[in-house]
Parts: sequence; C-alpha cells; structure tokens
Amino acid sequence: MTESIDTRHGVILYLEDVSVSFSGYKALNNLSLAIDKGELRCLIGPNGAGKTTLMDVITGKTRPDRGSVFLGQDINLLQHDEATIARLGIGRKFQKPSVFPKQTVRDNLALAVQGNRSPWEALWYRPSSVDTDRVASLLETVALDSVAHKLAGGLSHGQKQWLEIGMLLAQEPLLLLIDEPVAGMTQQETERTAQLLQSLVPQRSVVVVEHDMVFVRSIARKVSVLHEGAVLMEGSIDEVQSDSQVREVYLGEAC
Ligand SMILES: Nc1ncnc2c1ncn2[C@@H]1O[C@H](COP(=O)(O)OP(=O)(O)OP(=O)(O)O)[C@@H](O)[C@H]1O
Repeated sequence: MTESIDTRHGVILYLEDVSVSFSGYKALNNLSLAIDKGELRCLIGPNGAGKTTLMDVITGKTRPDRGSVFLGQDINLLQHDEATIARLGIGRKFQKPSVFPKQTVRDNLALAVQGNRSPWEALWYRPSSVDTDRVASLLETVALDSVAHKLAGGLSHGQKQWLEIGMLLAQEPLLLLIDEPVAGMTQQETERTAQLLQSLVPQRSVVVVEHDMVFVRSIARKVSVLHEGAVLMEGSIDEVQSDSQVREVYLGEAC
C-alpha cells in the first residue's frame, strides 16, 4: 500500500489550516506544517502547545474541525480511520513502551513482522526464511542482537524503547511519529537513541516530539516550534534558540 504514496514533490506530509477545538478551546489553531520526504524533524513547544493533538490528527485519532491533512500529494488522511492510516505507512510510537514482556526480543519482532495476521492464522504461523531475515535485520537496526534471546520484560527502559521502534519498523512505515523517545533514559541510552533515529532517515521520514533540547540539538536539522496550537517558527536549533519570541514562550523553561 505504501508504494502508492506520491512524494514526487518531496513532501511526505502536509497539513494546512488545521484547527481542533475542545469545548471551545483551540488546541490547534490554523496550524500548517509540511514534512519533507526523508527528513528528521523535531517538534518542540511548551506544555499544552498542541503537539500531542497534532500527532492525534495525523494518525486519525482526532478529527479536526477544519483544515486539510495529506499524505504525499493526494492521500487525504481525513478520509481514513486510524487503522487505515497505519496501513498507509504512518507509524506512531507513544512515550511509554509497549512490548510483550513474556516473549523474547526476537519473538516480539517476529510477531510484529507477522503483522496483521488474525489470532487463528498466527497460531499456525511458521516464519518463512524471508521473515527470519527481516527479524535479523531489525535486530541489527535497533542494536539488540546480543539480547535477542532475552525476555522483553527484562530489558532496560532504553532497550524496550528500541525494541518498540524495531516493532514499528517491521510494519515498514514511511513516516514515523515518535513521542519523547529519550524521557527516562540514561545518557548512554540517549546517545544510542540519537544514532538510531538518525539511521532511519532518509529511507523514511521521522517526526520526533521532544522536550530535551540537548537531544534535539544532537539529531535535528530543522525544528518546528509549536505555541498555542500553531507553528510559531521553524529553523535550525541555533535559529530557534536565539529567537526572541521563542525565548519568551519558553520563559521559565529550559531552552
Ligand atoms: N481531549 C481533550 N479535551 C480537552 N482539552 C484537551 C484535550 N486534549 C488536549 N486538550 C487541551 O489542548 C491543549 C493542547 O494539548 P496537547 O496535549 O496537544 O499539548 P502538548 O503540546 O502535547 O502538551 P505536553 O507537552 O504537555 O504533552 C491543552 O491545553 C490541553 O489541555
């Protein structure tokens, strides 16, 4: 299904004038945003700026009151439900990792590779050599080869996050939305996560919501700053950090 996304103009995701209200409060307010094919974009903004609502709109969890949301040139995401949007090639990773704790790392990835099999089909499923190769390749991508035999429940917090990223990659998304990937990680885990996310582009596009500015600096070429439901500014992390409006918005927060 993902092959049919038309990215000839270099854009994988396009939102225009999107507004979402909750009981009259505008969580998104005429927000427009374009993500290029193959880019790694960071979304920052103070609490309540609308970052989660934006992710919810892209993935079909929340319907906007107005505006348009396109995947590539011509797939109108507002016409699709969450499951279809996932199948179209948008993967989302929430902050809290959700892996199958009583399965090994390898089996978690194998289950993800099996994808949309029904429980009945999964029961009779035996991995093909292609699937086995894909699991091996995913283990390598997320650098969990050495713990492939371990139960996922026994992994460190960072390893669980990487495993879940691997499980998302099994679905072969073209666009990944990742919410606060380094929250709660050690310094070393944070550095490995930066390497992992950078390795995902340009074959895929990645949007990372993150509060940790040191981490953002280490991965982002372009940063979008959200404030009061709209994009306040976009630029390099240096441009963003030296912008007086952005500083004002973050007054009292680490920037
Ligand atoms: N379901 C909802 N009902 C009512 N208000 C909501 C709902 N979801 C979000 N909001 C409000 O919309 C605004 C934007 O929230 P959102 O969670 O998108 O911000 P955020 O940038 O993700 O914040 P944070 O960094 O704290 O996660 C907030 O004021 C929030 O209280």
